[in-house]
Amino acid sequence: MRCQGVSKAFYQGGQRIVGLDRVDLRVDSGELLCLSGPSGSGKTTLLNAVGGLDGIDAGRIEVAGCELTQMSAGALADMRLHHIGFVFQSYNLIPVLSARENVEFILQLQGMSAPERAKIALEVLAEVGLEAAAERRPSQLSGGQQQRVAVARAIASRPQLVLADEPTANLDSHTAEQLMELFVALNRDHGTTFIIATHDQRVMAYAKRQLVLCDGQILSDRRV
Ligand SMILES: Nc1ncnc2c1ncn2[C@@H]1O[C@H](COP(=O)(O)OP(=O)(O)OP(=O)(O)O)[C@@H](O)[C@H]1O
Repeated sequence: MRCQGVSKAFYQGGQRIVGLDRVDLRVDSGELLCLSGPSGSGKTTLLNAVGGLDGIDAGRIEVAGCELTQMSAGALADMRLHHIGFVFQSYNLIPVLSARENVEFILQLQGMSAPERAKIALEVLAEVGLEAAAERRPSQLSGGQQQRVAVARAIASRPQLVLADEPTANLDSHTAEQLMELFVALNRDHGTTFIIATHDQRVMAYAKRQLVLCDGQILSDRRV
């Protein structure tokens, strides 16, 4: 993933708010890095731009060899579906679907046959330690289990890149550590790249590279 001169501003009530200010960033395949910085420093804006969820005003973003700003809406949606996994603070699971169906949903969008997607969903749920809970709905799962379903959904199509926005914000310490251990294992075993926006010291302790943003700019970039 590569950002070159990426800028984005928001306008509210006639006021210009800096989201990102000429960000240059290169993240190699297989890295696990975290983005920290004060509230409003641009972490979510950067994740949304890299994930193709939001447009940018200036600069270039390249993901998996594709230049996002040059892509049509359809091609961008396709790229998100196949190459990028998203994990959010609030899990964003579909309440009326079971854990398995939540994971299958993404695979269905990819056009996979029903038996194949059921098989893959169960494999991925087993990988996150939730095989036994596959038929439960989100309301029947703990917060940590719901976040694991969200991770299973994010990795089901084996994306090269996973973007996680405050994934541990609603988790207790032990569950947060378990989630990070899962990220580390997926990073190690599949070479999946992780970019994790967080305020959480427990998360930062697992990152091999720590980036700090401030006012939409990269303040520091440290490998540990
Ligand atoms: N849709 C929007 N409309 C107006 N301003 C926005 C919008 N989204 C973000 N901003 C502003 O852009 C700046 C960067 O916001 P962003 O959400 O990326 O920060 P953040 O570092 O993720 O913050 P937090 O840690 O609180 O989640 C902030 O000043 C924010 O208020």
